[in-house]
Amino acid sequence: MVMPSFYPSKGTDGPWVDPTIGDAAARRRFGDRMAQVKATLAKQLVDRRTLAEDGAQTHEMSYTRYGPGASLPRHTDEHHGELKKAHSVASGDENKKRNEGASSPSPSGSEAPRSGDGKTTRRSVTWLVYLNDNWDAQLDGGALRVHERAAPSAAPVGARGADLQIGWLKATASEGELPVFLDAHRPGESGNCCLYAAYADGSTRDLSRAPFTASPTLYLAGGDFFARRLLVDEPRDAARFHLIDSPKSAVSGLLPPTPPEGEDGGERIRDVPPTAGTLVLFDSVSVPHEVLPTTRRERFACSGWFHERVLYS
Ligand SMILES: O=C(O)CCC(=O)C(=O)O
Ligand SMILES: [Fe+2]
Repeated sequence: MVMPSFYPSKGTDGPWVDPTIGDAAARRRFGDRMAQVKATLAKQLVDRRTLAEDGAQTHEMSYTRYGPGASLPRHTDEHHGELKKAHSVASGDENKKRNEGASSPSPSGSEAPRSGDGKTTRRSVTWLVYLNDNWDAQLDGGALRVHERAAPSAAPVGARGADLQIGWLKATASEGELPVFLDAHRPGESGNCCLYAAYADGSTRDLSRAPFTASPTLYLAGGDFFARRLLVDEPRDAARFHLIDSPKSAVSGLLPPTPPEGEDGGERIRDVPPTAGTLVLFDSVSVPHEVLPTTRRERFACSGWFHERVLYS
């Protein structure tokens, strides 16, 4: 009973598709509902051209369980292919670091088809449906902490065709906060990468004077400090620039922890208790998030990712 859009995250037929486990009919109804959500988003979101496709590798779905004490560090669920090429951690593998107590495999560290590694789709929209009755946000911990931008974006976020977002230009007195995308197909003498900011009217402005080689500057831990110096040419832009999420490396742990308002002070935290019946949806590229430690109970969720075709492979 495999939905056309479903493929198992771990390459095995788990409870979602094994009719002998639990209430298979209920799972099928749930899967159909989530497929409807995907179809609705495909119509309503801006420039998500291939989200409507319902073929193989277009919808991941799994169960997750966190035991008491488990947590998941800050991460984003999808990254630019250029970031993944040379850096396994930047590919989402930081999710494998889910802390003590979780017994189920991390969906984000799964065998899911990933862009940048020869796969045909990428995560576009992350969804979560929580399953915990009578969850007490104060006593039970385990909130999903979403690191939103405090200011609304002046232009659509996450992806512009083949180019995925990697950062932000903070708002000024005259200009709203702008998403920054990486174009990895710019012909140039010394590289193929160019950063640009996108505006509400669809226009763009380059932040790099000439195309550069992505490696190793994009993978350097040190976050905004290095990114501002190495990636953005104009000092006025550099002062405004902020990476969505710092690259992780061997030295990340030695750097000061990110404050709640983010490295650039431009973030706002939203804590969502994992209460049964709650549906959470967010862009897989542009929204850093984490799971705060659970205290005393097991935490169960259905999680999934609606995929879009990789346009830049
Ligand atoms: O369970 C949650 O609330 C979020 C899990 C998550 O972020 C992930 O698995 O990538
Ligand atoms: Fe995640």
